Amino acid sequence: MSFFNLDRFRFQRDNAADSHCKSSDGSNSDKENQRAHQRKTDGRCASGKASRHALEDVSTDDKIVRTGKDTTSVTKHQISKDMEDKINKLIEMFPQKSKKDLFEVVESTSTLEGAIAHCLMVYGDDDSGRQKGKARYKDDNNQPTKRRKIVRSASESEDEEEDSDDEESQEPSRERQEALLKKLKKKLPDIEKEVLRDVLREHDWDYENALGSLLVFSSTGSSSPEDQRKQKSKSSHSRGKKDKSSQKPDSSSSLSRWLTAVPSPVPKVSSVSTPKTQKSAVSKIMTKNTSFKRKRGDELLLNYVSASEDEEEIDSDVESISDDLDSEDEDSISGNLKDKIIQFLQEASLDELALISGCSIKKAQKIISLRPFNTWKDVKEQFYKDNGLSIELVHGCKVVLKERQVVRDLMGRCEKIAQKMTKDVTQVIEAGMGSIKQPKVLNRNFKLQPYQLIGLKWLILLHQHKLSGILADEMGLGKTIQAISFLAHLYENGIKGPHLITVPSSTLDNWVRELGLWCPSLKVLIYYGSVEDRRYLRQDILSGLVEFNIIVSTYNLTIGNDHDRSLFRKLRLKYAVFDEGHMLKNMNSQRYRHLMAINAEHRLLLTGTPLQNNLLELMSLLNFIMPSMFSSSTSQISKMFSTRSSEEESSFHKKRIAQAKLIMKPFILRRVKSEVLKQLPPKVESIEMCPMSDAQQKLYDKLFKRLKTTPNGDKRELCNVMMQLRKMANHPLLHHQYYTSDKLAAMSKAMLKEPTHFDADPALIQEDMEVMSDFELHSLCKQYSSISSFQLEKALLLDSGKFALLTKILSRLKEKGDRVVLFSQFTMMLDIVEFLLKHLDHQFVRLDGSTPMAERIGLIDKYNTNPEIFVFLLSTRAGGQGINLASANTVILHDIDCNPFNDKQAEDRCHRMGQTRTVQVIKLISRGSIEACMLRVGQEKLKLEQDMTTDGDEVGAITEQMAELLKVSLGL
Ligand SMILES: Nc1ncnc2c1ncn2[C@@H]1O[C@H](COP(=O)(O)OP(=O)(O)OP(=O)(O)O)[C@@H](O)[C@H]1O
Repeated sequence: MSFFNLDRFRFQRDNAADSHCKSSDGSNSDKENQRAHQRKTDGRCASGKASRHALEDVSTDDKIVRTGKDTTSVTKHQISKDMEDKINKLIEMFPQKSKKDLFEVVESTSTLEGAIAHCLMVYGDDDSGRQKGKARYKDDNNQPTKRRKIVRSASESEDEEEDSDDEESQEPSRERQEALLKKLKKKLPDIEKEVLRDVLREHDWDYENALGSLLVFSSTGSSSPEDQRKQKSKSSHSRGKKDKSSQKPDSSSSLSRWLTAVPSPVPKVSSVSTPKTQKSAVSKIMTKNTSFKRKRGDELLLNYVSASEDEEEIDSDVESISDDLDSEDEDSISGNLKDKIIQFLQEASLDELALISGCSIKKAQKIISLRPFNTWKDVKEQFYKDNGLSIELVHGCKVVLKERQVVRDLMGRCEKIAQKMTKDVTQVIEAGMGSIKQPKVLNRNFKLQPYQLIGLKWLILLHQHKLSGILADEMGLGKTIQAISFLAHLYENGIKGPHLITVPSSTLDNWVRELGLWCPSLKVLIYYGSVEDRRYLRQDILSGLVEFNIIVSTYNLTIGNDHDRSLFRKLRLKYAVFDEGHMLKNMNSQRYRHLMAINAEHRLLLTGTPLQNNLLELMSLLNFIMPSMFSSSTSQISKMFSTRSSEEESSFHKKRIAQAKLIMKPFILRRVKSEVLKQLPPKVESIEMCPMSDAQQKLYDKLFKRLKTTPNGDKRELCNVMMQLRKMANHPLLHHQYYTSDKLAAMSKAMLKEPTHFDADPALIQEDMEVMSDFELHSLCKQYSSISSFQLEKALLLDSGKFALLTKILSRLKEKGDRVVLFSQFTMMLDIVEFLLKHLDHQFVRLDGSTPMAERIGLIDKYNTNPEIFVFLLSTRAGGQGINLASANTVILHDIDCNPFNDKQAEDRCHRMGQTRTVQVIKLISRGSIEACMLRVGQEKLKLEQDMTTDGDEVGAITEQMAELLKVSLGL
């Protein structure tokens, strides 16, 4: 039991809150279940039974037959062709499920996408870790059979939804955070609290996920021991190579080029020249094509091109491989496959050979040294010889060849789509820009920019081809407005909804306002509120009492609890739009799985930073929007795109980039400001290296010395070290040193004078105080009169190198009439900055994860409209994305993020449409500190466009590299 029931300190109510949550949740669930069940039984029983019966009649084979003849027989049994196609596709993807089950899924969802998403949610699959969902859900309408978590995650916690307002980080209330932290700290007492906080935050405050991640922290996250072993050997290899090669920038992967430029040739792909007339941004994305060798040149159906159709298209030699690939017996490998293997062993690069399971770089080098392999006999002799190679590796080649084939299949399908889209775009361009009209239903006072009209047209084309997409324009180019215009276009054309727009909570009000301003005809329903409010809302929605075209909700509440999730599975949505769609970059996250299950015909992702880290993340986004296209290939894609190249600028690496470009080309539209918003003033970045204050430097050195001698090497410990150094580099009061044990003993005794603590045990009070930082203790002293004399002196509060510089910078900026947005990673740091601003008499407002939703837009408006307010203080997590602060022209990053893309998002709150002045970005870095290392790593990341984040273990990956760096800088 802790003794300070204060907002910012220790907490007492976690157990009580949990038990309350459980009981109220349980009883509500039961009632809701009964009603849902009743509705389901009433509404669907008759037709469901008839259709099920029909299916049982017709499908006794493994698959429902596809031929025209059989289709007739199916039609006779009243299953539509559409339904049959969907079921067949599902059978391909989920062969372990009975047709009956799959039929029910198809029947309860409106689209193939929805059905696949549902299946992925309910059944998972065997290769991407999604089977985690398996045990959790019974079916679409029934309640989950899963156990209730002991500590409920923020996204599941109904009681805290009103408080948990930081969707982008899914942050629950401060109290809840502390309770989760405390619990995690108990499990992992050696890890620094701030590290645990970061890990929890990265896992959306999901205790179990965070714990899991921490426990496997030093592993790669691979599912099988084999994978882990392989990954280990790869990472150790790449570490070995890091200094020489892997950290060098790879120009071919620059983000904007990656998204817009022409793919370089890939194997078995031949280039087709681009029509010279196509010069617009859209054509840049979609025109230049490559095409597979074709056996027949006829245009195939654009949508849902089946694998069997593709197989006809792909070279027969490649085609024939797949049958043989399943054979484990070397003697049974067909001649054709043997030829392929020989060719692979003969021609593959080091990286490609390293893709073979069990093939280390050393072995790959050995294979290369044993070349040439001309005959199967050569292979057998060399692989049996005492060369450290085994015939297992030859079998491994089969798997690699099969994986390549899957990726080629996919590329082939994407290629066809891209060709079709290109044709349409060409027509639009030939007809001239004037042919693209802004929807009449849009507010006539507003005019879309030309590039926005192109974006609108692109969305319309996707829609016409029944495709989903990612609008990835750079931050501030008006993705919101383009999405609204598109929904307005649909409205005008009779598609009036229902649509769902899911957004981070900090942008909810902005969306509602923009919808009202730009298209007042669209009826908007805000799905937000307490558990009780949402229950009424659900009832109204489901019973048709409320009229709407669009529901706007937040990431937390769309999938907040079983009832919310059930609502969005039941609603047959036309479009589901996801703002800040990069939040879906991790296909193994719970959020991803839940949102996948939303029943929408089309999905549209909006993101300014679609490719923050690696190709795999992008594949995650693509899989989200087009599961029918990608979900059967995710494991192969993952493998193809997650391995790092050991040879910089290798042809293998370039090939992969080219392949990824080809795959994503039809589904992503990205324009950058420098291309389309030429009148926007520039953004100028400066890095201010701040010397630490004398006292701070001494403390930092002392800490550094102590940490250096701590016996470690363990990554987890190194992360602790990093966090401790970061805190000291920012402000000494983030640590605990001025409040000595003697002082705390005296304070604990004094606390007994407080009516709230008169019967407490001072030893326990002191125990609680021991884990607080100096600033927390100082704030405590301000709170309780009995210990107010223990408050720290002003000089100590102001004593940091960054504050000294900040004081000067702020006064200079104020004089010039500039306005400032200041970001920090640490909310406690913001508390101390607040103190500085008050001391300097600067007016400010503040927004962080604990700012109530209802107050956010008001704060933003207040700042944007009142020039007297000099500074806007924001936490990078809560205020870093989605909001418009173009009235400020200076961004100060008090402390930088581990992921530079988060900083980029933050900078662009000011650098966006509407900005009239040059935007100055100032990064404060404590000289000679760990922050300088972070900056270096961040710059590498931006250059490489590929950071250490891997799917499922972002924090682990980031910290891994940081830890490496730190190790070097500590001389360990
Ligand atoms: N055609 C237009 N006319 C007037 N204002 C516009 C237009 N397009 C966009 N804006 C304004 O520009 C600002 C940025 O637009 P918006 O928020 O849609 O950008 P975004 O691309 O979604 O940014 P982010 O990625 O940061 O969320 C908004 O204030 C918006 O109202």
